[in-house]
Amino acid sequence: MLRVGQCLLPLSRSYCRCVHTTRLVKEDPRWPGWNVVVGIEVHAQIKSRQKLFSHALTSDLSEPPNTHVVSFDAAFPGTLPRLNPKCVELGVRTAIALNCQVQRRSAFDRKHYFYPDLPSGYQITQHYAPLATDGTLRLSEEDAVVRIKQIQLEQDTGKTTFDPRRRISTIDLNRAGTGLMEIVSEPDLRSPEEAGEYVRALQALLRSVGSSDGNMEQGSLRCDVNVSVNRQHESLGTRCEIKNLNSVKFMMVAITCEAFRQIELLEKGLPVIQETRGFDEASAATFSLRNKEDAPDYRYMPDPNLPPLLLDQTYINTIRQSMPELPQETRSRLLAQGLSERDADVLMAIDMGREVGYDGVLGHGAVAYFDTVSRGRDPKVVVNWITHELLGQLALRKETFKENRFSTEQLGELIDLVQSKRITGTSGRMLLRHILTHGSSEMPSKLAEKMSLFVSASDSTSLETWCKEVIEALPEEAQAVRNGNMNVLNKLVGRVMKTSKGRADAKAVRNALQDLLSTKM
Ligand SMILES: Nc1ncnc2c1ncn2[C@@H]1O[C@H](COP(=O)(O)OP(=O)(O)OP(=O)(O)O)[C@@H](O)[C@H]1O
Ligand SMILES: [Mg+2]
Ligand SMILES: [Mg+2]
Repeated sequence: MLRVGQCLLPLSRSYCRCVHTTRLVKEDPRWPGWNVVVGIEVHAQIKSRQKLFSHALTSDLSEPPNTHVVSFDAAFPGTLPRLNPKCVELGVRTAIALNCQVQRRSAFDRKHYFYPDLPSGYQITQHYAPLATDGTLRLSEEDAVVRIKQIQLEQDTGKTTFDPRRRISTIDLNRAGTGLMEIVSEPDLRSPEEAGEYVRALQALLRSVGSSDGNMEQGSLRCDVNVSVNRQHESLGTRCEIKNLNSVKFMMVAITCEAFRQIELLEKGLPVIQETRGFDEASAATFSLRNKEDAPDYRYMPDPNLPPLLLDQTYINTIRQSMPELPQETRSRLLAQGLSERDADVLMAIDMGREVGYDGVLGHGAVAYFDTVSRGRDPKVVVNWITHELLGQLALRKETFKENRFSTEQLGELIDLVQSKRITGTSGRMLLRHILTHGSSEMPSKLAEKMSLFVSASDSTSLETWCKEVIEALPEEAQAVRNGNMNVLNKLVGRVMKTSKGRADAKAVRNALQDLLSTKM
């Protein structure tokens, strides 16, 4: 009996470990003979209106200092915490999205440290009994699965800024007490690039479930990366934790530098000492902040003011049923609809807010736009219009997708007009440019009528007339084409398009001109 019991538990956990460690990690030419191992602690600000334990409103960096603070956030004696249910709900949504076990019972602890921007002298966190455990996040590479150790709810601190001119530090408590989710991965990442991919995948996931903006530059997502190296076939090495990284790019550089530093030490026969390190962007090097000996004694203790957090199964099930489509599901769906990987990635990158200036708000992104327009239409045709024509024109106009005023109704009708050959593709593109330039809310069919863009039966007879006129008007060019100079043909096509005011189809014009010019040869 004992033997069965002993192996049952470890087996179920080591299965996951097998999934990961049996995956073939190619030798990295940057560090032959070595493995680089990374585990990441992500602190994601919870996107709730109010803070984790007080009714103060959360804020962004644009607010004047100390305007979003109530007495609890400033640790006035006698104030008590009251758990914000919205933060719990968003934590549970994140946990479900990461395939975690949501714990029916979790609890809050005090983690003590003494910083001026932490007025109570402790942070309320979930050290001993976190909200969720044992999840997974799959990276795009087939068999790369990162295990999630746990998700815990905790408070953010305030912000201290040193003013060197006045030689004083100022404290802003706007952020103090804002809800955070600490998402801790197992040490399953095997390169700086994988670490980058993990953080990006997590950002996309948090945004899709609406639990965090996940913006590293603005501080709503912060990563501590733990790096160790070991010789192949040896067990994991000693980790160093690098703090305060504020972009995915710098995080990857920091991991690379740290890996080289540790390998150099070990190759010299020196040990790697477990410590917390910082990263200097200018010199691209990590530096020691504190080692194990000066590690603070956090004196963890259960928070006596907060009872355990008990969640019933119905509550968890209700949230499970209301989960939105997750990024990996969206991608698979788009591919199944016949989109190329590139087109799916373009739409999703805009959704994830990777486009500059786009805030990544779910539902206003390119995927939702595509979904609406492609209802009842050929998805491949629709995505072509979005990625090539619409995004192309927006880029020329230096506008982001968020600023796009071309409505889904307008694009849908425009595509129908072109597909049914009532207007030519050239007219369609011209209409798209016209609508964007004038910010027009008029429907394309109305505009096509006003601009006489509808293809009429007589247009095919006109086509020949237009071509003949142009050949007569540009005899030298016509001769050049007859002599085989096909580059000049474009000039003739352009002229016919101009004469036809875009009603002619460019391909048809090209064919007609070639026919006319070759018969006269
Ligand atoms: N050998 C290793 N190499 C790289 N990463 C490791 C290694 N061992 C553990 N890690 C990673 O270190 C992180 C430890 O985070 P955790 O929150 O559990 O503890 P901590 O860093 O000691 O505490 P704190 O939250 O106070 O920083 C995890 O992400 C884990 O995957
Ligand atoms: Mg941690
Ligand atoms: Mg840590």
